[in-house]
Amino acid sequence: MAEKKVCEDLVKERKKCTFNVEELTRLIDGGEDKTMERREVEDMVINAGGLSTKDEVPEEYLSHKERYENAIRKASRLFEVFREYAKTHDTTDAFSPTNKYRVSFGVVKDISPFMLHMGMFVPTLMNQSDPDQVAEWLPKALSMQYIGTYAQTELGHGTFLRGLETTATYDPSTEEFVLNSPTLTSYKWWPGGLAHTANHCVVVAQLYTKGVCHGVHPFLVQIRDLETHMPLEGIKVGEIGPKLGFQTANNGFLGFNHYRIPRRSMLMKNAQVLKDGTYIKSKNDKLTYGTMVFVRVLIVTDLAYELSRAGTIAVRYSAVRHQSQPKPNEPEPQILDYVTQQHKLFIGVATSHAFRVTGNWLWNSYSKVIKDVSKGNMDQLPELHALACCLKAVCSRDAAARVEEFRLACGGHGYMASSNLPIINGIVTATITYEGEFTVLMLQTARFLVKAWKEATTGKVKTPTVSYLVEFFKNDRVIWENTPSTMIKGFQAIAAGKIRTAYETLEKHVKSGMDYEDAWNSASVQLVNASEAHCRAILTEISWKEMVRLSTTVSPSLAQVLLQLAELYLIYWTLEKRGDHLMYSTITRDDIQKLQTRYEELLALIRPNAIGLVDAFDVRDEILNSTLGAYDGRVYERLMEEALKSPLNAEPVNQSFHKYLKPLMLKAKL
Ligand SMILES: CCCCCCCC/C=C\CCC/C=C/C(=O)SCCNC(=O)CCNC(=O)[C@H](O)C(C)(C)COP(=O)(O)OP(=O)(O)OC[C@H]1O[C@@H](n2cnc3c(N)ncnc32)[C@H](O)[C@@H]1OP(=O)(O)O
Ligand SMILES: Cc1cc2nc3c(=O)[nH]c(=O)nc-3n(C[C@H](O)[C@H](O)[C@H](O)COP(=O)(O)OP(=O)(O)OC[C@H]3O[C@@H](n4cnc5c(N)ncnc54)[C@H](O)[C@@H]3O)c2cc1C
Repeated sequence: MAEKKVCEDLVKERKKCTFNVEELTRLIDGGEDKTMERREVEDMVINAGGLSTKDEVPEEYLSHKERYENAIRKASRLFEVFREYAKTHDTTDAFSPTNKYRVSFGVVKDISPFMLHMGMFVPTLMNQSDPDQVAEWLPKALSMQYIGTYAQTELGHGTFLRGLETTATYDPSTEEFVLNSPTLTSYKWWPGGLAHTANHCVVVAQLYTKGVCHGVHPFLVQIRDLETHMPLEGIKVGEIGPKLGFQTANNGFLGFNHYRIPRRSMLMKNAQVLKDGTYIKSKNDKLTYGTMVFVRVLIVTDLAYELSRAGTIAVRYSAVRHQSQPKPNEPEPQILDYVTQQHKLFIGVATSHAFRVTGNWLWNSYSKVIKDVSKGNMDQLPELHALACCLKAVCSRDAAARVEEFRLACGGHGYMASSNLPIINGIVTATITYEGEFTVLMLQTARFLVKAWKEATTGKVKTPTVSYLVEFFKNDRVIWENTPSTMIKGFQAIAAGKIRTAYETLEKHVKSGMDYEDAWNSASVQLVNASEAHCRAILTEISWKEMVRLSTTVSPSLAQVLLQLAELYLIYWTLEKRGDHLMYSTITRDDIQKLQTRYEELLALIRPNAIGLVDAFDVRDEILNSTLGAYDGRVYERLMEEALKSPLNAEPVNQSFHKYLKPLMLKAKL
């Protein structure tokens, strides 16, 4: 088939670009070799038989059941393709931030029913089992003999893990655990793939041995027969029903009726139960929460990727779309030329870069801390937990806001399923809740910050990410200059100031006679604000420093663009938080106006590179799945092509006319 022509607007835009798009793509991927590898994987998947979505009825027209079956068909075929690839390639990078496997969005548009298998089940087996268990289970999980999920949340409790009700009671006479769901609220509820996909799961349950409860622990549990896939006796399992998004994730419920599993089904890397029922405690009981920390860390770079998909759609569409006539007798401009449109779009693109570099930095910190933990050194665990909590929480909330802004920037067409923005919206919005709900995680970081504040009052802090607190004691009002380093110091002063205020409020409540817990609750709005401010201090500092560092490794033309994006991100947030800066620095109205002017200059500087910047994300059309965002910009043709796929368009008159409309019309005549 002849290549379809690229829309003239995009041809012109691509000529304007001042930097080498391929150079930026390689930087985003982490090097030329990584880009080549990713493209190789994408080619392999896109060209594999049985995976193309091109000629299919769009899945939005399928029934709930058909949609699931279609997702399973594709996810299984995709797994086969990856299995083949793994025979000749190292695929351990699947458990680290990489864009290499995101081609799966080109196969299963929404969330794959296998997501929890690779995202949480396998990592939990790898990191929480003892060496014998790893040797026995991991090959089966990696080969999909065991298809698994992570079953922690219950109908009654998701946040409060110590409140989970599922019990695992050790019976030394048979050397088994008895799993039980004593109440309706103890039913597992939410795990992805649990409903009809998984035959195994990691179940988090309250461990009882010798009549003593030792808190929540993970167990590997078979729930379905490996031959027939029938639920095993004592297991009640099913699907929880339609949701805002995640339509193909196959989220399920699960209950146990005195269901027996062997003693060695408990994941025993950290804590153990001996044959006689003796309990051996973990060095740190929070190690059981390790998989959640791992996923929270990964979510930051995942959000950067989702922003790059949504940004590609909205920016390309904005270059193709023409609307209004500000100057009489002149053609309608591209909507991308409206400065308000640039304001909506470019911060989203800049945020994708800020999250990617911060997410990579967080991943490196995580890897280092986990290495230390494996040697028995837990010192950095609280700081890592505090960082992962606030970054996951703030980045997910920001990303959801940015995706919504991208959708709004596409006007009415952004509301179409075929734009793919609604599905991306559903995927990103879910991250605010899962893997630890926003407020709950912010309050976890606040616990750490309150301790750090107390420490800082003695003139020293042990952890580098809060060292700015000590500076605040020397000078609690930053002397303002409109420079990046002052802006970063400004964010640190805001964080320190808000931590101090929240801490003082907490203390005031305690001194007034409140229990600490009640005082905490009373101060919690301020505590969440303090966590957010701390997170903004981290995001602005790390993203700026990382982008500056990266700019020294590339050509001058690309370096200039990276620095513009980094500065845009800093100024955007300085302006957003101008009220806070006024409280904690000497910034003046004049400084703010100058920053506003600089922000608008940056929008103008970025404008010629808008298409180059999103092209550099290098999200293939097959992965973008969007009528509005394809590389060739054939927006209107695609919208019509997709509309014509509606089953309603298969016949000129729908039968409902004869059944309902005609009788209604006839009655009107009487
Ligand atoms: C954009 C696309 C996204 C793609 C994503 C890629 C990956 C995909 C993979 C999977 C998809 C995921 C699908 C969803 C899965 C799930 O949601 S699984 C379920 C997740 N559930 C949660 O996150 C529950 C949240 N709750 C908790 O974590 C805890 O209960 C708690 C809120 C932390 C409280 O715990 P607890 O009551 O036990 O503790 P506290 O008394 O509050 O605190 C005691 C001290 O312990 C410290 N602590 C707590 N947790 C940790 C930890 N993980 N590590 C280290 N330390 C921890 C806490 O700070 C306290 O310390 P202190 O006393 O010194 O203050
Ligand atoms: C799409 C999706 C996929 C999921 N996948 C899985 C999965 O695969 N496996 C799994 O085990 N779970 C999964 N979950 C469950 C998820 O982890 C929980 O929903 C999440 O941790 C929030 O817990 P919750 O639902 O109990 O919310 P709740 O804790 O009931 O939150 C409700 C409200 O109460 C507030 N709140 C609760 N506690 C406090 C507090 N201490 N202080 C202040 N405010 C508080 C919250 O801020 C929130 O506003 C999934 C959820 C979703 C949405």
